[in-house]
Amino acid sequence: MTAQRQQAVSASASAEPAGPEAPPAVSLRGVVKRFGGFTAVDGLDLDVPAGTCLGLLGPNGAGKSTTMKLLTAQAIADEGEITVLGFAVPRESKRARAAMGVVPQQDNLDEELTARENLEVFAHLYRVPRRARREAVDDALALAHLTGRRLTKVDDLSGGMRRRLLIARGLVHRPALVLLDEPTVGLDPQVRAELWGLIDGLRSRGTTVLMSTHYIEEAERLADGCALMSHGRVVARGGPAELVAEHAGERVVEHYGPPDRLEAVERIARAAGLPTRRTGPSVSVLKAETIPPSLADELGPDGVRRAASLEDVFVVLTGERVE
Ligand SMILES: Nc1ncnc2c1ncn2[C@@H]1O[C@H](COP(=O)(O)OP(=O)(O)OP(=O)(O)O)[C@@H](O)[C@H]1O
Repeated sequence: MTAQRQQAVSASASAEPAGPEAPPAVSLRGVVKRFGGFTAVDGLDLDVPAGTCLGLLGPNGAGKSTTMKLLTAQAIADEGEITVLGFAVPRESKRARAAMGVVPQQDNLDEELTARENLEVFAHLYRVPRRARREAVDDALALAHLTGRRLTKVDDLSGGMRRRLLIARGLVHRPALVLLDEPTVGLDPQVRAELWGLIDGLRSRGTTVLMSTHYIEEAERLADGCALMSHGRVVARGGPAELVAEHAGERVVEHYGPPDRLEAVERIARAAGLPTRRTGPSVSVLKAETIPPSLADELGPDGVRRAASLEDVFVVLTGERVE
């Protein structure tokens, strides 16, 4: 293991947050992935600093899952360079995979086995030494709040418990890096909140987390940093609050009315250099705190004020919507 690799692995595995000088846990440079004539990942540059949670945020089809698959070498890039925990992928993907945990979007637990047995199988596959296996499995069960259900067959677990077990399975070998592909997709709000608690707990253990999601709220709550992805590229990168401040400002004013009124609002705002977005029957004017009084008069008094959000940023930068 090179010194850089050693640093990447141990920085993410340690309880202390990694310093800015630590090498990134994941690095992609100019990565391209094509399926036939279609380019799913289009020159992607992305770093995930060790010890942080990065949210890869984008609508369906943005290329998030393909990016995850490139990191595990389930898909092979046509161009570019990928490093995971200091290992070059796909060349050293076997070693990279052994050091990371992968939590897939689809539940592929063994339903005939108990929660505990599912984890034991993976502890074995991940080559956790025999003498350390029991403790590793117990730890993963505790982290996922499943100790009391360890002897329950997967078939008899609730949907939320199965999801927690799936995450626990990806953690059983105490990886320095965990890839979570849409961890809460399709789950009800209560189960989602439970999982958020679990994912948040990973960060306090110093684990690096790369999480794809199309839920804005998920990224806002969990991620230290967000990469907004659209059509296979990262279009903006930063902390959720930073991105909102930079691209949408503090406040937004929503104007409702007939189409010609909305067009007039857009025209006036854009002439003044203010970003706008359409939402069904309204036009939102972003960075509203910078609107001078004369322009506010021109826009009219009918606007509804609200705080700017990451969703505003996404729509303004990509023209697409996420939930
Ligand atoms: N094996 C494949 N063959 C052909 N096209 C593919 C393949 N895998 C993905 N794609 C296409 O690549 C694009 C990006 O897909 P990807 O699954 O990475 O998006 P995503 O951002 O993860 O969205 P979702 O949340 O829907 O999974 C989509 O248009 C998809 O149809």
